[in-house]
Amino acid sequence: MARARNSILILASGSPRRLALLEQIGIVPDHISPADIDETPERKERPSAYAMRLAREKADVAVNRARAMLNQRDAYVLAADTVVAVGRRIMPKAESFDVAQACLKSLSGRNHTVLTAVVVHGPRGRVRERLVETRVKMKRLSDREIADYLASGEWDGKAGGYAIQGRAAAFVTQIVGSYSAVVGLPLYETAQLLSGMGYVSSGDLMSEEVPA
Ligand SMILES: Cc1cn([C@H]2C[C@H](O)[C@@H](COP(=O)(O)OP(=O)(O)OP(=O)(O)O)O2)c(=O)[nH]c1=O
Repeated sequence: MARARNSILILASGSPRRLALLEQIGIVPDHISPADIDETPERKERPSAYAMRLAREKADVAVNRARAMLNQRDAYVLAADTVVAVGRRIMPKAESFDVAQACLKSLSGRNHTVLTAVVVHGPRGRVRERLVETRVKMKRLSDREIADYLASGEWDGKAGGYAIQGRAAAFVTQIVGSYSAVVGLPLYETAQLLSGMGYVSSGDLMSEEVPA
């Protein structure tokens, strides 16, 4: 029987979390190709449209880069974007102490939504997308809790100024949706998208090769 060849996967992300999440399900990208795009929301842009637009733009940058390399024309390209929103209000990605502080004050004692958009480009120009919405409830945070969290530095570069995979887990009273999507990549949906497009990871091939 002809053996399937493993596919080439390009992860269009510089996020160590996304790489670690993929590895958790046995997918190791062949190349990392982060896309530096303008992340300014458009006027009145809805959080879901914003997350999807940014994921598409990141994927497009990596696809164009891959096309320039002849041997990677048939590669799979995976990009994602995670946005925290309170109602229709897009919370910024915390790049400074002040922004992180403002985010935490806004999220304290309320429900918010985490939207993660995933875009996969496959061979022959095929594109598939998913938007995963997760509801997260945070307890009311005291000034002391906010100050201690800010001192930890874990907010740096995180949408909404917190990371559920770290100390902020102690603030989350409820989550409805996908935990991995909050961290940055919805694993169930990503696995479905990739396998539905015919992606075969080298890990799958290795398990096939185990002698009977
Ligand atoms: C809400 C939340 C976000 N995040 C992270 C996931 C994303 O890395 C980041 C949101 O920023 P993104 O713009 O989605 O991603 P990024 O800039 O880190 O990486 P790239 O664009 O290269 O793929 O916030 C957590 O790690 N934990 C959380 O609980």
